[in-house]
Amino acid sequence: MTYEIAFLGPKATFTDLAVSKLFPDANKIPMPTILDCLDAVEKGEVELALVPIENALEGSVNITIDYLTHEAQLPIRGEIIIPIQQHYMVHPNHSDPAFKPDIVYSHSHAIAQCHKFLHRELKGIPYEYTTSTAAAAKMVKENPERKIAAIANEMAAEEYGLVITNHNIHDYSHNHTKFVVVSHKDVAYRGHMAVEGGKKTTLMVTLPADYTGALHQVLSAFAWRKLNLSKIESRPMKTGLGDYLFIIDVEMAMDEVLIPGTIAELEALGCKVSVLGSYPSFSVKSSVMQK
Ligand SMILES: O=C(O)C(=O)C[C@]1(C(=O)O)C=C[C@@H](O)C=C1
Repeated sequence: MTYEIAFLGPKATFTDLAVSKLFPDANKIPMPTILDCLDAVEKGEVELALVPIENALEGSVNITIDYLTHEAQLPIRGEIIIPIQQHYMVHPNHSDPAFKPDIVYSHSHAIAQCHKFLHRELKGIPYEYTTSTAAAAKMVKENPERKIAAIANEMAAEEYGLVITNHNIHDYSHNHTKFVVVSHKDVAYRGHMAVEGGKKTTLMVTLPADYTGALHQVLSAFAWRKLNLSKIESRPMKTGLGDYLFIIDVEMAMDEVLIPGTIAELEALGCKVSVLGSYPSFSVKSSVMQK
């Protein structure tokens, strides 16, 4: 059975690469924005979406986190972490090493991952954000007369016929992005090219009115049960300055004792708790990314 998966398009974004490693047989549906991907699942137009949620250099993708915590109950069914290699590319008409563009285009996260390169090599040249890295590459392809460049991945350079003049321009070598799979249905992972590294459960916790030691009490409910946390993120509740909710990743699958016990203890403290998902965590090595 084939299923449809929404991803941030056009063809050859990093999200497209992540989808092809986890769902090689899926029918991929490119969307213009991350919100369109999530809406498509929410409205039942596609079964699944795969969207970025965190980058090792730039931090959280807030648009994804805010949607999953404020807009819709869309369960997280899996995560995949892939290495991210950013390259600087131009139209073949401009491949002369002396070429200086008027504008560099890319996704805001990609630009943020390459600030040192832009400051060192292209000082003073403005950059503009596109909806994705592949959208930037496509724009360079479609405008050969304009003096512009893009930051994107190798697959985008191939797809849009561009020349990479500077490879691996991301500021730090350990650049990875985590993507989540969301769906209203259970997801079966078959024939993928990623390695499963264990299970996770993500909880959203809202503290009761601010009082001394509230967060300490929340964390102790996990600590004395020896539940390992791999991430704690705070996001504004959007109800007033200083009101925050916490998104907590526990390094184990939902069970019948420990996580339900933690939730009951937190609720007894006056917290509101929801489970955003309990799911497998996958990763892909650099060597597998080239395939
Ligand atoms: O623009 C892309 O290629 C995307 O898939 C989006 C995105 C992101 O939102 O972080 C994904 C991975 C990289 O970190 C850069 C951009």
